[in-house]
Amino acid sequence: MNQTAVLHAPTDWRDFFALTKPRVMRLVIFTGLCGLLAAPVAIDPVIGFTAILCIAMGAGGAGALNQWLEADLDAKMRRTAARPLPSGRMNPTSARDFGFALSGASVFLMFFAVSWLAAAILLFSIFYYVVVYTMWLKPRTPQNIVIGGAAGAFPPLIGWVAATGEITLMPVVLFAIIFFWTPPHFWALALFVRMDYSHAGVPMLPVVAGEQVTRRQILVYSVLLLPLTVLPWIIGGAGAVYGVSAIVLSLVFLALGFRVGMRTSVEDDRMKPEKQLFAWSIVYLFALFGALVIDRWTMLIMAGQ
Ligand code: HEM
Ligand SMILES: CC(C)=CCC/C(C)=C/CC/C(C)=C/COP(=O)(O)OP(=O)(O)O
Repeated sequence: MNQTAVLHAPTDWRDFFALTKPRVMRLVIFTGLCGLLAAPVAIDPVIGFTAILCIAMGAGGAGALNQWLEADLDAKMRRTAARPLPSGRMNPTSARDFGFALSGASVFLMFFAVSWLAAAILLFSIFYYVVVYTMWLKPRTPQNIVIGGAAGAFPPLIGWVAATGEITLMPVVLFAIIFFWTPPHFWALALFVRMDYSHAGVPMLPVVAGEQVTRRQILVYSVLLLPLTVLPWIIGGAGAVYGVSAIVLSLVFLALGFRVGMRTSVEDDRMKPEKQLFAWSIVYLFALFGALVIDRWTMLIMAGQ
């Protein structure tokens, strides 16, 4: 089939689904759900479900707008070239309209069904990912994912606020955990796909500052994560089930981060430690936030509620 025929073919629903970055967003949604379930209140199940639906729609809509803005960039990288827009399977206008509709509907629904504060933070996180990270920071600075990473740290805060209606220290700590987790998560991956970023001209840290600086930065953030993840236990926002889990999980993170941080890569390097750290970063966040909820349920059972 030639390119014109592809562009005029009706878009498959699977391409719309792919625009929402479902594989990445499942963890975003999970952390939002855990923020909601870890809050010390009993939330109405319908409101809780609606809040998570709104986070999923908002994150998916933001992902679609990110891909609409970056179609040309995605075409230059092997990892992203097969996406619906760079491959020519979808019309950019459809992607743009889908992204705006999904994002708009998520904020609207959150505002009317859940709370104005949760809706405001959701709107801000969509804006932050699409405008501050994608349009402004990503093409300009190697600190793009440190500052821009804040966008992905909002979902547990949104979940918590949807449940309680207020921002306290605990959801701010949950925000900080994801904020400090993002650099080692992303830079581990950036080390083994750096040629992609280099070809596409994106100033990611390994491209601009080199591998060794990136490795040291990964180590710094891996060290910081350990005390930060124990903080919910220290401030009384979570109990020992969470605290012990956080220590064990973060020690494994630190060990893998240390191996990547102290390494000098060699010719024909297959980057196994970096791939392991990236894979662990995902398992880690699922497990850490899962432990927070299990901890709360354990406390409720022990209190006989
Ligand atoms: C600015 C911040 C972030 C950047 C730049 C980033 C970047 C990336 C990239 C480039 C990938 C490869 C995915 C692909 O090719 O589809 C990835 C994978 C992933 N990211 Fe992130 N990430 C960020 C924050 C987050 C956050 C906040 C979460 C969730 C809380 C997250 C969860 C995931 C997951 C689950 C995957 C694995 C997807 C799969 O299984 O294919 N990321 N990330
Ligand atoms: C509620 C809400 C709005 C949440 C947003 C969640 C969020 C910002 C997640 C960030 C994760 C993500 C898709 C990074 C990809 O970076 P990239 O765009 O540089 O990656 P790419 O090269 O794969 O496109």
